[in-house]
Amino acid sequence: MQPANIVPRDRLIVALDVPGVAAAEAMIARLGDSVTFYKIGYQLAYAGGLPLVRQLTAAGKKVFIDLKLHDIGNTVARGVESIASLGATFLTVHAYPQTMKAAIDARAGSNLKILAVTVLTSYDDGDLHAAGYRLGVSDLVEARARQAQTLGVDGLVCSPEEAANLRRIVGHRMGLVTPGIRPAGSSVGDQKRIMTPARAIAAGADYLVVGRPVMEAADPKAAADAIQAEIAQALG
Ligand SMILES: O=c1ccn([C@@H]2O[C@H](COP(=O)(O)O)[C@@H](O)[C@H]2O)c(=O)[nH]1
Repeated sequence: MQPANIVPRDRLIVALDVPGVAAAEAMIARLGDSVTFYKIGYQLAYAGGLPLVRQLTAAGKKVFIDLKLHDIGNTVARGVESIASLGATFLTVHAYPQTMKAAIDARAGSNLKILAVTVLTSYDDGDLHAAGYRLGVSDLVEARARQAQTLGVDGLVCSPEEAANLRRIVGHRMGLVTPGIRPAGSSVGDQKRIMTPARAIAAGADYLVVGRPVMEAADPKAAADAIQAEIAQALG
């Protein structure tokens, strides 16, 4: 991964969190040239949305498949082999060593980049403790980032709150992909570790993942354009 060479407009990844293919196609048409990079997650993938990967890449867009895989190594590897043939740029797995190793080995020979989800951006320290973890968010994110780097993972999914510290730890070869992006004045929803687009870029995030602030906007194209402008200004 070479984050330094990212085309500025590709830094915005819009999460196509919609109930089906027709809604996704309508949104893609509405967003037009404002968005070059889309994320397909649980909602759309489980509603028959994976064939959109080929459609989008044929139209010159990039795709991030956000399935956050986590299973026994063999099952992760076979899943990654199937996904690698679709032509997406990114695929997520949870940042567990067996899972990351299986995914990295299985994508060998393809252009698919593996991103490890450190700690979900809807979690805070209390949520981790309730789930049985001894470490708080920042320590667990850091430990998982170090493991991911050792295993040769291409990039990390983290909150922009962790971006500056992770950049110091992993350097510039690993991409930092940050959900938890909220333009000023937008609803936080269930996210707990958030930043504005400008602050996320200043903190060192490479890619900003935005769902509801675009998908639920009265004018999604205007919302995406405003985020693109904020990113461009933050990049100077
Ligand atoms: O830690 C994570 C990992 C993935 N996501 C995904 O990003 C989008 C964010 O959507 P918003 O509507 O902007 O909150 C969503 O698809 C999540 O599944 C995340 O939020 N946090």
